[in-house]
Amino acid sequence: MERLVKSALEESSLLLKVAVVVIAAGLLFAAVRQRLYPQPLPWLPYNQEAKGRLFGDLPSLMSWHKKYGEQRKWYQAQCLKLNSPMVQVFLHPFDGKPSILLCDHREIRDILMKRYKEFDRGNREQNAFGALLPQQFLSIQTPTPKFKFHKELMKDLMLPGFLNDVNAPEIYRKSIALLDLWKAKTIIANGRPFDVKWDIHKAAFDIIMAVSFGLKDEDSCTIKQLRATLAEDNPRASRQVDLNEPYKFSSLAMDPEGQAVLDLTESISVGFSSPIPYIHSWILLHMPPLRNAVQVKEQMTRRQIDGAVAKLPPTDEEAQRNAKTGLEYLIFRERASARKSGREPNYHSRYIYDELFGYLIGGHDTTSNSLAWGLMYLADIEGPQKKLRSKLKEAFPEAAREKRQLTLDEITKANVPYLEAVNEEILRFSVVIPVVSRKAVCDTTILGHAIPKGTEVEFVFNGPGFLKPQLPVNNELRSETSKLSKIRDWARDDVDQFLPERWLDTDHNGNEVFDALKGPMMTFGGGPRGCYGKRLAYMEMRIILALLVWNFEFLPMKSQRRPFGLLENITVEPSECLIKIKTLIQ
Ligand code: HEM
Repeated sequence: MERLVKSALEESSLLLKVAVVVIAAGLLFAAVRQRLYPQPLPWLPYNQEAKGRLFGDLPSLMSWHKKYGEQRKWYQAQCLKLNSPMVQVFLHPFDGKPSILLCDHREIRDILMKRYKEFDRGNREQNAFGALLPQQFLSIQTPTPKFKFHKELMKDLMLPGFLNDVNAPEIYRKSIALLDLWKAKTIIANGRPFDVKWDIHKAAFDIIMAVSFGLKDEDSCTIKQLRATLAEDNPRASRQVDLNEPYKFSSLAMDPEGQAVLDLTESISVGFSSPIPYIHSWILLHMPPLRNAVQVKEQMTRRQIDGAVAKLPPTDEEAQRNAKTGLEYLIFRERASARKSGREPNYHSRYIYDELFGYLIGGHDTTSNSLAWGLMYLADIEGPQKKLRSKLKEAFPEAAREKRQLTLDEITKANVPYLEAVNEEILRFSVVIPVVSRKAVCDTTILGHAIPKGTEVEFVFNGPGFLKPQLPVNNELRSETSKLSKIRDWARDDVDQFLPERWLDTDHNGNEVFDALKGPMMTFGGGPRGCYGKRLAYMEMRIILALLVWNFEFLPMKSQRRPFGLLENITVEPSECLIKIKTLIQ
């Protein structure tokens, strides 16, 4: 009997052990599954097929990329597909947490501008830029002393004094060089279109190099290109051949430093398309071609800094008064900050190198691609270009009568609401950075849904509400500040059309006025982490646009080949920018 009991006890304890192991394994499996597989938040729509996949929505995003050659329209397509202004997606392999996509313009604006204490800079940008620019303020969280320090370091570069006294004349001078280049090319092309994408890009690059470091004419890419185009024996195109056939001009190679900046700028694009952005970028930057580009960039920055330090006047007042370039301001701010905190200035610190490079990157790719898209809209969409030219003639009657070039003073002082409206509509329509992110820094809610701390929220600027009809939202679910918003929806029937008039109003004296708050447009993001360079971008686009439309007529290419293909790098850029030009002012 005793033996029987003993053996039963042994058996049951074995069973118990097996049971414990099975339960533990089951729990472990459930925990791993919970961690690795998508775990949707309740009540928020998601793609059902993503739930059972370790890779969540990634396969869908990848097949979209394969089909359309881009990823950034996929985000808005999910809100449309699930018919909801807010959905959840799973884009990080082996991470069960969702990212939220938000397509409602009112809520987006409210979160970026009013609820920024609940939502800080997200992983998307940090992952994309962090490997190349770990010490640029884009990669730094907002409520930190470090962020404040970086903003202080960079603050002079967007102040009206520097913008008006240094940036505007440089923008004007470099734009005149671009006009000269296109006038020369137009004579050679003799009525045929040519691709101006790289010309615009190089002009924007000249501008940002000039305002960052100062740029002599002989180092300007546009002037070098003009000289090369004139020196090359480019035969004048025959009028007998197809006038729609693009004339192919050769593009002068950039010097090694310029090329290094462009290569490194382009390398950031993997940070926006790779499922493992930071690691992917880091590996690329340590492979020979980009490793070399990093070295060239470091040497260039060192040389420029040494030059600026050598010229730095002894007193801060003098240094501030005499500063003529972005770098000179940065150096002066570093010395002032060091003096204040009783330390030695560190002109070769990582943060100065990274802020300078961030300024170079932010300052040319965005503006040049917005302009390239804008030129194609103006060429092909009947109406706005002609109307803008006639508004410019009304604003500058003397220059029109004398058939002469506009001066910088005329452009900067004039009040031409239609010019602002065209500029704004180009920015709304081209939206070269269509998705930006924030991360919830506490448990919170959006449109009545609980959003756990740490959740990544992607704000989508190229879909419903901005370029497509708004998706319905129950207003009761909005935050209190969002309920107070006065921004109205665009009309459903013309939201997808290029219509500068949408930005115009009439004041109480019956005058036409530009109103930037007429409707939703978030091309620069918003709030404390909105675009740092917005003022420079507006100034640059306005001056270039006025000069281009004054000097040239851009002829439509509707019936011809206009692929409207795009490339995704840091920004969404046209694959080419074919323009047929007629010169109006010699
Ligand atoms: C048409 C031109 C431009 C467009 C469309 C554009 C767009 C944007 C967008 C969408 C963001 C993210 C905003 C957010 O997260 O809320 C951003 C951030 C930024 N932009 Fe721009 N940008 C332009 C021009 C410039 C220029 C000219 C510069 C500098 C010279 C610049 C420097 C920056 C920097 C440093 C940030 C990061 C700000 C931060 O993290 O606090 N951008 N820009």
